Amino acid sequence: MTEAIRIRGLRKTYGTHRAVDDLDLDVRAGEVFSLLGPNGAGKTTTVEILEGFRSRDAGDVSVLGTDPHRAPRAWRDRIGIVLQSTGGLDLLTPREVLRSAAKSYRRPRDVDEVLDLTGLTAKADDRTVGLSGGQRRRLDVALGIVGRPDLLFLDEPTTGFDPQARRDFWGLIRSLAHDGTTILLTTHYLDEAEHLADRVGVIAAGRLLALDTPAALGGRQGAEATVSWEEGGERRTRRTTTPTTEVSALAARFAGEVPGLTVTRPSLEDTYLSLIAPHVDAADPVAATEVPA
Ligand SMILES: Nc1ncnc2c1ncn2[C@@H]1O[C@H](COP(=O)(O)OP(=O)(O)OP(=O)(O)O)[C@@H](O)[C@H]1O
Repeated sequence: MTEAIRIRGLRKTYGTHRAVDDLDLDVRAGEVFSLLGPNGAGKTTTVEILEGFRSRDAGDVSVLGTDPHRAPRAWRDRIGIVLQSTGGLDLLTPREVLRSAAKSYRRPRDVDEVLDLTGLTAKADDRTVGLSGGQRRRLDVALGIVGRPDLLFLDEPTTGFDPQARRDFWGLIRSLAHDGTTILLTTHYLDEAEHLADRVGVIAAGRLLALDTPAALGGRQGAEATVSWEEGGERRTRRTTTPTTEVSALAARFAGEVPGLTVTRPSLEDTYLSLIAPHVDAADPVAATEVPA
């Protein structure tokens, strides 16, 4: 099987509002796939349908070869889920929480290994009520991976993480992916998608707008670059589709180093924002992207 997830013609309507509108999407086995989209785009609805938690109105969905709506217990064993937040475990320690969760899987990871992977070893025997927001989030992630899933759903996993914790988490995701885990990541952090994802899909109003590698999304590779340098006491810039030619000409003109030379292409965030712009409610521009916590 080359696809871990296969979606064809998926539709979900709440009342008169079509949250997912004829969506086709494949996630390949072993890849890290990031689903991007503004608030209300239909990401959570789609992911919850894939997880078997929400019904659909139409369409075919296969997750690890099974329709999640009719999936047996053994299928759930192969799925790991990190929801936006979990709670209610305040009086237990992370070690107790993980030991108890591990019991419900057939081939769980060793709890000490999970504590180590998620950077929780030092807090393993403290009550979770005393954990910081970022440490609680790590426990959510630990719960998602303790069952050694073949497919891991991560919903905004690094919200509340400090920069070092995010880097550590990215390392963890890469090592899980390296070991063959397929990962479906929803995030509002474009740098996170750029660092982690093999491919990204952008959805808005329940429809797929673009699907590609982060480097190539929305024609980024062929997009105009901005070449900028210092000359005559001021900053000069030129936009061009042939930056190498431009830089060669500058290097020849300056006979060597070009002062303050930079070459920039549109960032993933620039590309994403221009893709979703037509779909964002003009009255609510903030909905286009979440402000990092
Ligand atoms: N249970 C529900 N009942 C009614 N409408 C819903 C329900 N769940 C979601 N919606 C609506 O469906 C649309 C898609 O919501 P969804 O939560 O899937 O978006 P999202 O892309 O995950 O957004 P966010 O980035 O804000 O988490 C939104 O307009 C939302 O208001």
